Amino acid sequence: MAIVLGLDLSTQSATAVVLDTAKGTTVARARSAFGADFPDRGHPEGFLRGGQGGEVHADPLLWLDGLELALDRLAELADLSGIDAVSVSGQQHGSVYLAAGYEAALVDGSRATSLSAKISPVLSRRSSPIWMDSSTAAECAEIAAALGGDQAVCDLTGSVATMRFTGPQIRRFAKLDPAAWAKTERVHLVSSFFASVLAGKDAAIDTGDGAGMNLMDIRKGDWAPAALAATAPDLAAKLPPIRPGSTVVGGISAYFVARHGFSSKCRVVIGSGDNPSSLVGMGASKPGKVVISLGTSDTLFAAIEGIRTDSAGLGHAFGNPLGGSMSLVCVRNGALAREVIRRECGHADWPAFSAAIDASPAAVSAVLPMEEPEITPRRAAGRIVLGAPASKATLPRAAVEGQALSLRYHSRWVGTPTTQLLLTGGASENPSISKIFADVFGAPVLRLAVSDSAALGAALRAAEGACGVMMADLEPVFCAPTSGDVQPNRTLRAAYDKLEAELAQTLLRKA
Ligand SMILES: Nc1ncnc2c1ncn2[C@@H]1O[C@H](COP(=O)(O)OP(=O)(O)O)[C@@H](O)[C@H]1O
Ligand SMILES: O=C(CO)[C@@H](O)[C@H](O)COP(=O)(O)O
Repeated sequence: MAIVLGLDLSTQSATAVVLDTAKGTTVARARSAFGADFPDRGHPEGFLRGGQGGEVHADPLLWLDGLELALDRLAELADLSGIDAVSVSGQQHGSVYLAAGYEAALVDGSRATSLSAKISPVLSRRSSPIWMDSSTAAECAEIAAALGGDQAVCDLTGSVATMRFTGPQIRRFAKLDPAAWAKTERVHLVSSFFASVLAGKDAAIDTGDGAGMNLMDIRKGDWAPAALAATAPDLAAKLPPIRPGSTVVGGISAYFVARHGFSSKCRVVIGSGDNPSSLVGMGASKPGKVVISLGTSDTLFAAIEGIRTDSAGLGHAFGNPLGGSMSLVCVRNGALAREVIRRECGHADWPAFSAAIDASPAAVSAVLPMEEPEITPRRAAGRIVLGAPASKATLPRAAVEGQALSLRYHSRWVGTPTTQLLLTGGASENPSISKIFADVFGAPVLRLAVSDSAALGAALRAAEGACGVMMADLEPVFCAPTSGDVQPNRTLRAAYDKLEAELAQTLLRKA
């Protein structure tokens, strides 16, 4: 039994959760927000707005500063010297580019310089493309052509060539700035970068996050040489290895011992993506449970038997950090679109937004609030209105119903019957929003007693990977649902079926 730390570096924040697996308790939780805690850095939502041609980048140095702040806050709440093991969850697809000298920067244990000051001189690319980036249509087409078409890429990597995935992003960088690409010695994902920073040496990429690159053979769980060759010159030498999610990198770096008070005996387990980590944190790593995460992105995911891919080319097969695979559907216009609607309708806070939802009739109108170019469905920005037009009064409900309907429609390929939904992410705290998801999916909605499922999943992986604690013993304790689920109103089923049919027709017409 052990004390373990899970860290989640997601789009908007860094979260740290400490668990005591012997007592079955959450010891402490701390968070830093890349926007609110660093107002002078110009990333109010954790990324840079205004990129040209669909570019959306973030600042890896801000992520490092965010990690330090979260750990500082954690150290005020808990004795970090008692932590036996740590692992990381990271927003998926984002990549960090490191030049010669990066290994010395990682191993540098001096507390006199911050992590960001150590890493800044060895960045071969100042900013990191993240999952919202849609600048790589040309590169996706080139990779697909080189590999024999969309279906061939999907069969090989679990997804068609996808604009936010790391392979197309790497190809664009190598084309636009070949000199900087030549200087790049290592490309890390957010999760493997932070595991490397924690361990003070290169960490492998796990099969969960590796699958989000269009570079991994989804069946072998290793790099696909043909995909690497189709992407960029010398790529194989610039990537860390791929390993199972339970792999131990080594001991924690001397920096964290000196600066944050960790024990030098603390072990680091390789990282994974935030959705695969959430799968673990929600206790859904065996097939049968469907999870919806309402974070910056809205995602639906489930562990699956074998490999299943989406013939429409929108959904993905990823590795499951505990072995096997998972399916995933990702909607870009999640939390930030709900915030746009909230502002537009003049609601100062979430309780006011929720009151508007509760005062509006259900299943009358649905709006897909595509404020930014959308990933699923793949469309330019512009709202899709279904059923009766929504007024300012009814728009909050219509927008959330539209988001839920879109996830329902676009996840039909997954084939896992939705007899129960597990809800996580920032908006899952909102009972009015949970109720809409229960009604639209016609299934009871459960939340877990411990929130922050991605950080929780990282902590559980650390316990299993480095401390030999069995996941079967951890899940009943840490992944237990809160008492009381949200029951659906099943009389609404026909009305939602009609709205979903209209959505299918609308998308066909616009295709
Ligand atoms: N009560 C609430 N109702 C609806 N949305 C909420 C509520 N509380 C927080 N949020 C949303 O949660 C979002 C952050 O969710 P989170 O899962 O932490 O994001 P990420 O992991 O992508 O950084 C915020 O942008 C905010 O819109
Ligand atoms: O692109 C995807 C999944 O494929 C996103 O889900 C990112 O992983 C970002 O996650 P959040 O910050 O919204 O949790």
